Amino acid sequence: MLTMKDVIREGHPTLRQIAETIEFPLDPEVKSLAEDMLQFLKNSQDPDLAEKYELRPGVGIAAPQVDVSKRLIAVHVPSADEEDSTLEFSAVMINPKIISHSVQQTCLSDGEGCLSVDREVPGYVPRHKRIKVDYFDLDGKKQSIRLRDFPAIVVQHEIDHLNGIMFYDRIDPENPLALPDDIDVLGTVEE
Ligand SMILES: CC(C)(C)[C@H](NC(=O)Nc1cc(F)cc(F)c1)C(=O)N(CC(=O)NO)CC1CCCC1
Ligand SMILES: [Zn+2]
Repeated sequence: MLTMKDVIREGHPTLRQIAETIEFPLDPEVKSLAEDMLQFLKNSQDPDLAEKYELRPGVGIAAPQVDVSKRLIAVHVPSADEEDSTLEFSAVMINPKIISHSVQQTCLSDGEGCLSVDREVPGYVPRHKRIKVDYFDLDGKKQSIRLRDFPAIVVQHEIDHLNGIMFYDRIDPENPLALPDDIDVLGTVEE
């Protein structure tokens, strides 16, 4: 199983590489890595397993973060409100591509962090509020979905990792807490 020791940290060159497109038919190793990445996120959101294995509660992870420079991400976003325990969004995405996006931007009011960054980096990270993403699933089937708000932020954060981009690259160095006009600030998402 994947744990935090498998996650490379900022400074590791792989985090700044452009990840390779994945070819089909899928190499079995890639398929099992994808499944391990999704399981890592599920484990990290289970209080007992997270404590036992010292996992940070992850909602997304990209293959480069486990030192595999391939265009593969996993996302597992719980529903924002406590009541319904239904999942908001969970997927493994192969060769994900943002096909179109809203002009409107959004950001998290608390800024962002990263499984590969062991420090706080204050500042707003402006991202598209709505995106249309094309990708291939583990069966090699082409998928096309629309996302908005937090799930959209997570997918954009992960796709950035495939292009060697870290969340803090998107913070305005002059004024980290400057808000671009007509940006929709999302409140803190309940853990
Ligand atoms: C960096 C870390 C704090 C671990 C962050 N976790 C997170 O947002 N947890 C969370 C949030 C919820 F709303 C509900 C819940 F159950 C758990 C995360 O996984 N990432 C993913 C990452 O580092 N990918 O490379 C950072 C987020 C910042 C914005 C989007 C993803
Ligand atoms: Zn990250």
